[in-house]
Amino acid sequence: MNLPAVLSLLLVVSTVQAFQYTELTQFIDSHQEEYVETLRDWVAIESDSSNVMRRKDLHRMMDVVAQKLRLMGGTVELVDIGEQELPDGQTLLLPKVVTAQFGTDVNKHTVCVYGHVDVQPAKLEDGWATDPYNLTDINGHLYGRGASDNKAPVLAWIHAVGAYQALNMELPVNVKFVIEGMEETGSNGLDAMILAQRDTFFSDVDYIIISDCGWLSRRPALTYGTRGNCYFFAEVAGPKQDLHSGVYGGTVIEPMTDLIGILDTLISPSGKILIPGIREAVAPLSDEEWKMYQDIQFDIEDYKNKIGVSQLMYSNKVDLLAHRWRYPTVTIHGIEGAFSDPGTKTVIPAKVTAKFSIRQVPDMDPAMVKKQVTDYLHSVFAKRKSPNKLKVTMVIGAKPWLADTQHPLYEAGKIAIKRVFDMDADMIREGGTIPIARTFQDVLGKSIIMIPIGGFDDGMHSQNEKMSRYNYIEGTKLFISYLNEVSQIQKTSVSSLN
Ligand SMILES: C[C@H](N)C(=O)N[C@@H](Cc1c[nH]cn1)C(=O)O
Repeated sequence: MNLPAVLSLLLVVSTVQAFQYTELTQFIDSHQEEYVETLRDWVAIESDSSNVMRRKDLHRMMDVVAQKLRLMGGTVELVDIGEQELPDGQTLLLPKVVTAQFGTDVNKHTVCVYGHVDVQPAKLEDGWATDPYNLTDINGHLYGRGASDNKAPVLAWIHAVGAYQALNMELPVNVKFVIEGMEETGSNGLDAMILAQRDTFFSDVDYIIISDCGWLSRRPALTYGTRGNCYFFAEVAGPKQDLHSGVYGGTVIEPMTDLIGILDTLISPSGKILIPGIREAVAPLSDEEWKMYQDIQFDIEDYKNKIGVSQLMYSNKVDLLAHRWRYPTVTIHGIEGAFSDPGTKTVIPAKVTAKFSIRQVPDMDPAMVKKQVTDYLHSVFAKRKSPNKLKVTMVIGAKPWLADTQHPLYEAGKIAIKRVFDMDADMIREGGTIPIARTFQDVLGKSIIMIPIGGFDDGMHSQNEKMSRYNYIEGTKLFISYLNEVSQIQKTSVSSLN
């Protein structure tokens, strides 16, 4: 073919694509009420993976996801990933993992979209303004547990594929889905499933896409790193049962006093982790990173207002971003066995279990963190010379993840964002954890991109979690556009990067 012929063919192709994009986005706009209704149905299922009483709902949630994908003509499987052992030794069936496939064209790239449909706990009495399981639209914000983390983003990907199908347009790439129901408790059973299916379901996957995080500000973003998480239980057990604090107080060495004492040695008031070895393992902040953080638009006053605090741990942008994304931190989440109901019960709890976690960054390693924390807490406890018993267990050990931002996946993301939002993408990291991200990278050796559509103020894990209609609908358009951009990546140019 001569040059003019090639050019005119390119022109035809690009015109058709531009036309398709417009048709696709019009389709999305005209179906937005239907998308909100589906989100309402999904939010109504209390798929809390941390509450064993809700396991039935979680199983139902996975069935609903599978059925949705089946009705779209996908090749769908509900993969049995076995059982979970509870702290009391009992076992419980894990929710099945949904896998689905759309398209098998060997000449196209194959992307695998990972997401989760389990949620964090939520109760109206926690301080929600609306029922957490009844999606409520207030001024274009869709409030409900799991709306942003991660039900709407999963649905947005499904709607993106559905739009191509409804308009009888060929998908520009083959699309696979892996949707799980245990992300919020550390993705139990998923590592083994990925390993088992490495040479089957995952064998033709070129790239992994994850949309389980949020923007930093009002600007759309691409995420290139997540922190890991080591989650611990520290149990202190003393008397054989709870005791009257007036009758026995002053004579008994109280488990709660021991527990608070050792918890207080984990981190200083200024945020310095006191466990020996943790800070030393952290990769130093490079000049390049410092510059990247310096260039990011981030309004500290806005951030303070959003979370309702008058003072932060650091007062400059680079320190704040670095401590949010790429330094470890300790959080004490709660104490099981402690009296926390309203009222004034006067009791000495017999056994208390603290729950705390350490967000991890490169070059920390969960196995090392487990040893450092366990040894340290036992040594601090020993100094108290208490007759009580301390037991430390690490229940989640998720590694951090970091991507190569020079990979063509990121260039494709920038182009798609520019097209949909007419803005340049923020290049950000995520302080939270996607436990399975490192497994995709290490076990499958595949490149990953994270494309968030959650808003900066969605309140994931918090009261009044929401997803804005704008992010849900424009996010769906972003995914449509992104699939098209990925199809333009030259297969040969990335084989060495994968
Ligand atoms: C970032 C993601 N949306 C998320 O919130 N992930 C959870 C995962 C987790 C960590 N430990 C246990 N589960 C999180 O970061 O808390």
